Amino acid sequence: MIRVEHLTKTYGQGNAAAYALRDISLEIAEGESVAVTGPSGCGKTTLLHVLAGIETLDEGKVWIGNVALHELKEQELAQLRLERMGFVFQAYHLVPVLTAWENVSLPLTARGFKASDAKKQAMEALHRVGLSDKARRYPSELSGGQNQRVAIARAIVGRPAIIWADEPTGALDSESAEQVIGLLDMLHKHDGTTVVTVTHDSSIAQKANRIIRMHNGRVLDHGLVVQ
Ligand SMILES: Nc1ncnc2c1ncn2[C@@H]1O[C@H](COP(=O)(O)OP(=O)(O)OP(=O)(O)O)[C@@H](O)[C@H]1O
Repeated sequence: MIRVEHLTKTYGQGNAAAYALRDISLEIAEGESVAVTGPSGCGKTTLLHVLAGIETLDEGKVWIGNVALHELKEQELAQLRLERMGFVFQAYHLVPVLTAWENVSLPLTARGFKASDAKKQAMEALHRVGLSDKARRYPSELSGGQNQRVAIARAIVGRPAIIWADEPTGALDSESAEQVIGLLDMLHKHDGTTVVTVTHDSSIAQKANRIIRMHNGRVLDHGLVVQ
């Protein structure tokens, strides 16, 4: 369960301070798939970053399960991200000098897994996204859609409880976007992973259990739960 109470976030200080998030309260159930939508600049990415502990909040409280995110130090946040969360961004963020296999292994080696175990699990994750045969390719040798599937493999290799996806299909053609949407949907339906996706893409939003609509730093609509 993700629980947010009266979350506020501003950028800048004094007269230059601008609200990115204003008094947001919401809940996301374990295993739920939620899409966050709204016009450009309304605070979607900021919300995702604060909930994932990438950015700090100014006021309010955020719990991930029974962990109070707002009380954690940077080091503890980093550990929480590594062990319980996976990330998929529009720009993939793969390491260019590492192969697909090595990129996917990274979250596990960072957690201290033996290299051989990390590589074995990375291979399984690549298999799940349909890229077993591309394991030794570098990002520059793969298409955008394939790179995004490598990024998804990296996000799921540590079996996270939550996947945060920020415009995961934003840079993809429609066929690759379909594959990525299908994979995120499978993680939610098959693995029971909580998936929170910031998106302008209505086909992603339609697949979610719930659509949270934002406007000007506020939640306009929490959406009806679709079973
Ligand atoms: N690092 C920053 N410094 C200052 N202002 C910022 C920063 N990041 C975001 N903002 C501002 O906060 C507000 C919310 O931005 P955010 O990126 O969360 O919106 P968004 O809904 O994700 O937009 P988009 O759909 O265009 O990605 C915007 O007004 C933006 O200009």
